[in-house]
Formats: sequence, structure tokens, C-alpha cells
Amino acid sequence: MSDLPDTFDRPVHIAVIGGTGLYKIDGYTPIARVNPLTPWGYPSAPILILEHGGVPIAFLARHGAHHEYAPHEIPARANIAALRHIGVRCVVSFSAVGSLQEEIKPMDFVVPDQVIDRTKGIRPFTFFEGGLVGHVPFGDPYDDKIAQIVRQCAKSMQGDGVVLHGSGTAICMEGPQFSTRAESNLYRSWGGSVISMSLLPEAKLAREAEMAFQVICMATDYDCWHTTEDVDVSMVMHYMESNSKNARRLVGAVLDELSKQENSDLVTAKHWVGASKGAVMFCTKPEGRNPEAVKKVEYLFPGFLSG
Ligand SMILES: CSC[C@H]1O[C@H](OP(=O)(O)O)[C@H](O)[C@@H]1O
Ligand SMILES: Nc1ncnc2[nH]cnc12
Repeated sequence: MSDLPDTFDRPVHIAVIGGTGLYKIDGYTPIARVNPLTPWGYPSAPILILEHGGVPIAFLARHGAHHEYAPHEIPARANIAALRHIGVRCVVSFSAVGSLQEEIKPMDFVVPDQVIDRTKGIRPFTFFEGGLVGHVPFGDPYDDKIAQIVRQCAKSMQGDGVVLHGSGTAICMEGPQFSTRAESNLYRSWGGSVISMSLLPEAKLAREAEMAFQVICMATDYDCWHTTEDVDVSMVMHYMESNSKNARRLVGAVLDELSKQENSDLVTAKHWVGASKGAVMFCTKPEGRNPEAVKKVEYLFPGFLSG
């Protein structure tokens, strides 16, 4: 694969962000590997462009190709900016999670519709700062149109051992240490379904970048609230490996569906176009805008405030 072109001249609308245990997706032909330098630095790893029935798909390993970035070190702004810059408007992200509910068993999939932010403010989490302020709505942090597709795909795979919980509240903790038992029980009392360290700020940045974004979670453990063994890394890796075939099949089925012509409005995120521009226009008055901040944001939205 080292002789792959490092440029790609067609827009790539769909991306998969792989988490723990999902550092590549097999079964697609790699056609390019690009590594855009964004105003926020390089992404976690070069972005692989794969061919999927004539449709290009981008793949990015969130923690780096060798899992070298801890959750708080992931260059999330560069990741989202680089994807947006190559044309991506629709992101399916994948995350290994601890289960906070008895009925969500290890190896079950969950499509959350809510998230509670328990990060500690040490991760850069917005594109709109330094003299260009914007506040985007985040009441529904994920994209229900993608979620519906994931639910349908999982339903058709049910007989093959795929169990999917179609909604739920995800907790994103700071880490990298796992939770204490008191914290784990607190999150349960809040109605949390699953817990991870990497769900944010990715989803917030994707919303600011006007991208349709949905995370698919796979439970790997019962965290530390349960009577079974407390979570550790080997447990997470073990379940990710045991279930990697189903994870890849589910992602594959979702990509098949997203690639259909009838989903072209979704994969170009027509329903999000203009949301950020409005959020910024009404905030910082032209005379207060820092040209440097505007220039950075124009990497995402060329001609952002001039057009
Ligand atoms: C390796 S165990 C903890 C690790 O697993 C999850 O990663 P991801 O969400 O990227 O699949 C969790 O968030 C932690 O980063
Ligand atoms: N129990 C857990 N807590 C946080 N992140 C996780 N990723 C997988 N299992 C996890």
C-alpha cells in the first residue's frame, strides 16, 4: 500500500472513524492515502481512501494507526477539519464502550441518541474561538437519519448474533484511567447506557463543521459497577477481537446503504448546510472578528463570511 497516490481529486462524502480495535476496514480496495495539514495540525493518521462499488470512502484511525494517541491527545479538530476538507459530510464513528446497564451485554451494539459530557475541558473542543464566536445547537448530538440506517442494517443481521440497542445515553469521561465504582454508579443513576473516553469532542466538532455524524458503540465490558470482573484493557481488546467480524459487517452494511443514490442528500448533509454560518453571523460583529480566526474557519468553509 506504500505506493498509493497521496492525492485524490474527487470529493469523498462518507467517512468511517475507527476506534479501539478498528484500525482498518477490510474488503475494500485502497485507492489513495492523503494527509492534509489543517490549521489545527495533521490528523491522527493519514486518511485512507477506499473504493466501495464506485463510491470513495475515507477511513481514519482515531487513536492513530498504532493506537498512539490517548483519548485526551487525539487531534480531534485536525481529524474533523481534514475530513471536511476532502469533502466528507457524513461520518460513521465507531467506539468501544463499557456497558452501564445489565441488558447491554458485551458484544452488543448501541446507537446512542444522547451524550453526557464528562470530559474536563483539557481537550480543544471548538472551531469557533479566538475572535470568531459561534454557538451551534447540540440538543440532539447525533444524526437520526444515519441512526435509522444503522438500526435497519443491524435488524437484518439479528439472526447472525448481532444485538443492537437502537438508542441510549452515552457518557464521555476524560480518562485515560477507567472510572471509580462511585462514578460508574453515579452515571447509572443518571440513566447512562454506555461509557467511553472518545465520544467527544468529535461529535461537537462535526456539528460545527455541518457534518452528519453518528457513533456506533460496541460494548466490551460492564465497567466496574457490575458483579463481574472490573474492566481492563485486555478485556476491551478481547471483546473487540472476538466481535470484530460483526463490527466490520455492520459497518460494511451501513456503507452499502449510505452509498445508494437515494441517500445522496444525507451523505452530503444537506440538512445541516448553513447551520454554522448562522451561528457565527449572529455572534461576533464584523469589526470584532479576528482575521486569523476567520482564515482558520475558512479552511472548513471556503468564503465562510464573505459569501
Ligand atoms: C483501550 S480501552 C479504552 C479506550 O477504548 C475506547 O476507545 P474508542 O472509543 O476509540 O473505541 C475508549 O474511549 C478509550 O479510548
Ligand atoms: N468501561 C469503559 N470506560 C471507558 N471507556 C471504555 N471503553 C471501553 N470500555 C470502557
